[in-house]
Amino acid sequence: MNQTATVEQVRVEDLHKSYGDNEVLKGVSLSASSGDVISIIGSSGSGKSTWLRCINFLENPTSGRIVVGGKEVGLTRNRKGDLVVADPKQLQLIRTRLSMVFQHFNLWSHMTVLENVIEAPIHVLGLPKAEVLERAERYLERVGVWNLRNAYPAHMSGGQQQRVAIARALAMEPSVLLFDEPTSALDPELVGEVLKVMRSLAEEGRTMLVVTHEMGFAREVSNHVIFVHRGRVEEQGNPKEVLVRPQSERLQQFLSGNLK
Ligand SMILES: Nc1ncnc2c1ncn2[C@@H]1O[C@H](COP(=O)(O)OP(=O)(O)OP(=O)(O)O)[C@@H](O)[C@H]1O
Repeated sequence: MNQTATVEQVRVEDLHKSYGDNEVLKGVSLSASSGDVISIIGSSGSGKSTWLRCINFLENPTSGRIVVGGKEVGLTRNRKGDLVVADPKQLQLIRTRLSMVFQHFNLWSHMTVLENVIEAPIHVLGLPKAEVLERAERYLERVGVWNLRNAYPAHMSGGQQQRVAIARALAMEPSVLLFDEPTSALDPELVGEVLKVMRSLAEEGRTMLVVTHEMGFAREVSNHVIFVHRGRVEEQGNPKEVLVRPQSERLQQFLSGNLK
């Protein structure tokens, strides 16, 4: 992966996740160091989003280990038998370090853009409002929606809303940005503006895990691609190799649009 990156930000080992009898993840692993941009690709229903959501415990894994910022997450079992973070303070730290951008933006509709961005740094991180406002304006400018800071989400395009959601994630100053199919809910003409922001974040060395159907992004921007099939990592590696000369038949089928 990234030659200059030696600090591991997050590691997942042998992660399993079942919903009842449906085993959605069957032992998946990854490691991301500073500056890595990892794209997770695969057919619909292969377990990509579940994997991402297990990494910051929006979903509770059934088994496996997760190491965040060099510290193994202490886990305990809940009544359903899934693993949950034992210490609420560690869960909060994980959510701070791993900030997620969702497919459907998930902005608070009753808040302005600026209010959306400052909410978590003030109430979760407990930072002073003046500092957070300065931070929020900087990141809104960074993603090109500073002029919309007093607007409400309903009055904005999907591309603008997603860029606000990216600014909101950046305002937590996380060590890793998690993107869960960030362009899938957008009209085709709006996809480019969000990909452009993501590309520039990658270029400035941010660590990113990206579940995506955008093969151009996976090929050109990421330094590692993971192909998931039915809850297993089928093939992974350098995007130029994995996407241009796929070894497995399933990945070849997926890339040619023929994988069922
Ligand atoms: N909360 C849930 N309860 C039960 N089953 C779930 C839940 N979330 C996901 N699943 C199932 O897990 C499987 C994997 O879903 P997941 O959303 O992770 O796939 P995906 O690869 O991200 O697909 P897509 O590209 O369509 O988003 C699917 O069969 C889905 O129905």
